[in-house]
Parts: sequence; C-alpha cells; structure tokens
Amino acid sequence: MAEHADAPEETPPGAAGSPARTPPEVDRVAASRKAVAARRARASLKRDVSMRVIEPQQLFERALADPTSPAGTMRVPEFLTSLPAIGEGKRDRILEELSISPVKRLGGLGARQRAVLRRFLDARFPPQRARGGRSRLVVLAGPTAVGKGTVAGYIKEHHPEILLSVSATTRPARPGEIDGEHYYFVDDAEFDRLIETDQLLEHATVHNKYRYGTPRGPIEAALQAGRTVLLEIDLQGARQVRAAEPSATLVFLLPPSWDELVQRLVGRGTEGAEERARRLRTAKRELAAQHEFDFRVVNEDVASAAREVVESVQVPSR
Ligand SMILES: Nc1ncnc2c1ncn2[C@@H]1O[C@H](COP(=O)(O)OP(=O)(O)OP(=O)(O)O)[C@@H](O)[C@H]1O
Ligand SMILES: Nc1nc2c(ncn2[C@@H]2O[C@H](COP(=O)(O)O)[C@@H](O)[C@H]2O)c(=O)[nH]1
Repeated sequence: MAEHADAPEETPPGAAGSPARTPPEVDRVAASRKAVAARRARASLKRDVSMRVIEPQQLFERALADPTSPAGTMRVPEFLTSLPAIGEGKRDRILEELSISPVKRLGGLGARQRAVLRRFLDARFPPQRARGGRSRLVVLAGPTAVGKGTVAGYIKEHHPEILLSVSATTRPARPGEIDGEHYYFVDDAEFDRLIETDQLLEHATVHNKYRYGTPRGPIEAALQAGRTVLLEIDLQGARQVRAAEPSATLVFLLPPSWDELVQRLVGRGTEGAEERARRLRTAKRELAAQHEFDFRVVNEDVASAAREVVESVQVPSR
C-alpha cells in the first residue's frame, strides 16, 4: 500500500471497541489529567508557531526526536493550520499535494512523508542567513519583555569594551531609573530639538505612546575608536538604522515561548493591564518581522543569550 494511504491510527489497547478490562476509577482520572495536560502542551506549542516564537522546522524536529512528546503527538493538519497564513482550505490542499493522510501525527510519519514535509517547510519558511560585511554596530531588538534590557545590562556589566548606547525618551522615568544612565529623560520640546539638529541616528514612537531615539554622537565616536556599539531599540528603529547604516548587525531576541513572554511582562509589574495589552499587540507585529534580522537569539538564559549577541559580530556570513 502507498505510504499516503494511511490506515486509521491503531486503536490503543483497552480503547473503545476492544474487549479489554475497564480501568479502575483512579487510572481513568490520571489518564484524563494526562490527556488534558498533553492537549494544553500541544495548544501552547501551536501558539508558539503561530506567533513565530519558534520556527515550524523546530517543532517538526522535536516531533521526530520524540514521537511521544507534545510535538510528536500533534496531528499534521493541526500543525499546518498553526503555520502563518495557512487556513483550513490551504491545509487540505497541502495534505493532498504531499500525500499525507489527515489522521497522521507528526511523530508517526514515514521516511517519505518526513522528507516531503521537510522540503515543504524549507521552501515556505527558508532558513535565515546572516549577511556578509557586517559592522560592529549591533542592533538588539525583539518583543516587549523578552529581556532586551536585561541582556543589554548583562553585556554592559561583563563587556566594558562594548558601548551600550543610552537613548533619549519622552517616557517618564520608572522608579530606580537614573537620567543619563538608563535613558536621557527629556520633554517633547527637547526631543523635537534633537531631531531638528540631526542629533538622532533614529527615532520612533514606540507602542504608540512615547518617543525614543538614539543619540548619534557617542556611537560615531565609539565606532571610530574601533569599539563595538550595542543599540537596544524597537523594530522601527532597527529598520531605520539598517537604512542609514546597511552594514549594521541586526539581532532579534526571542522568548523561549509566547506564554513565557507574557509571564515576563506580567512578572515585571511595570505596566498596567491596558499597557500590557498594547505591548503584546506590538510584540505580535515585531515577531512577524524577525526574518529581517541577521540573527535570532533565544533568551532562555541571560548569560548565554548575551554571549550569542556579543559573538554575532564575529560570526562570518553563511
Ligand atoms: N532569561 C530570562 N529568564 C527569566 N526572566 C528573564 C530573562 N530575561 C529577562 N527576564 C525578566 O523578564 C522581564 C522583562 O525583561 P526586560 O525588562 O529586560 O525586557 P525588555 O525586552 O527590555 O522589555 P521592554 O521592551 O518592554 O522594555 C524582567 O522582569 C526580567 O527580569
Ligand atoms: N526606536 C527606538 N526604540 C527604543 C529606543 N530606546 C528604547 N527603545 C525601545 O522602546 C521600547 C520600550 O522601552 P521601555 O524602556 O519603555 O520599556 C523597548 O522596545 C525598547 O527597545 C531608541 O532609542 N529607539
């Protein structure tokens, strides 16, 4: 039989239709809890792929590595509809083109099916390539609360040779923030003056609220002195820097999962519910633009993420 003409998945022992024993109540409760946990884990993974926190290829490789994992037990149609821009109609056409039955789970695909699905994913979501000839001007961007400030702070502490740019902003200082160290806190008139006198390399209104900008002078001086310069800015700023300085190295910081991102934002406790919702809407748009960057770094652990960011300037183009 051709591989795509999959038989329905085997009925597990003891399932409806088989003459096996009825499990005791305690087993059934445990089994039902396990099933709920597995469904939740799969839903969370699908959210990560649809929010582009993880690449479809990563989920697929996890499924192949462990067919009993949440990724491995995900049905292929569920996986496909979690991918950006694939609805139910497109999903069915893809399944037919790839000759994969809708009852199949990712972890249970045969060799031919794995190969065609991998080819499909690589064509639709091409692996990222860093551009050549990149400079020591490093832009670190990423969604709200992913840990850009934390990673940048770690780099500042452990790599005094790197200049961490201090931005100007019209946002009021948070408790503990120091003028000139965390930001230059300025009013709208002063921010306008900085723009008019061409003192900002880039500037943007972030989360539709306050204005932020990167002072040009200290960066030019540090680059001329041969130092690496790190800008921790938003997506609009990253695009402006790339337009002004095409050789800049662009690094996108990712959370380990969407749920973790939300937890970090809530856990930081610096924004109310309305502002958090606003920031998460921006986060979704920013995550969708990560392919514009040279590198993607997952901030699971601050020290490792910081190391990857620092090393990005040394990584040769692929
Ligand atoms: N690797 C990590 N593991 C766990 N928590 C982290 C990690 N990195 C940062 N955090 C925490 O996540 C929260 C958000 O971090 P941070 O303020 O640095 O984010 P950000 O990307 O600069 O946010 P924003 O863009 O909104 O200013 C903080 O409470 C920080 O302590
Ligand atoms: N375009 C720019 N974005 C900047 C700059 N400095 C910081 N930022 C970004 O703003 C948000 C919000 O920061 P917060 O301190 O209010 O939480 C965050 O994404 C920063 O990366 C800048 O100079 N230009």
